[in-house]
Amino acid sequence: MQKIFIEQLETSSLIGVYDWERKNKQRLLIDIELQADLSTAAKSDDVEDTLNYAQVAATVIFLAQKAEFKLIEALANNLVTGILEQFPLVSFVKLKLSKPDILSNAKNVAVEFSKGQEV
Ligand SMILES: Nc1nc2c(c(=O)[nH]1)N=C([C@H](O)[C@@H](O)CO)CN2
Repeated sequence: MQKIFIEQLETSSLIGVYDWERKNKQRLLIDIELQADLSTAAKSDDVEDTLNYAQVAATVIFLAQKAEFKLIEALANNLVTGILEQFPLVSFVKLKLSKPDILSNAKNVAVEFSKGQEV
């Protein structure tokens, strides 16, 4: 089993508990670890045989931008579920969702969710 990483993927979403957060989308940064069998692609050198990380990134951006959750927990769970549903080659996904601009006295806040069968 091998891994693909997507780090500090930037997107935005309508996210937050408070009324003032329900007006404008906020910036989010997402780190994703994907476990998949990449051995066929390693031999064939063909993108059709692998997990295309550009497609995963586009899917995550699309899902985040159309979502309207209050909690980052709910959005993170939605994203890991969406990845597993749309990319059957992925056997395990770990995703860290950061909301970096929300606390003036902290560099970042984040949650980490994972789903699937880790090898
Ligand atoms: N565990 C969490 N705590 C909080 C969240 C959250 O999503 N998960 N969100 C908020 C507010 O929306 C925050 O972004 C502004 O204070 C508060 N706590």
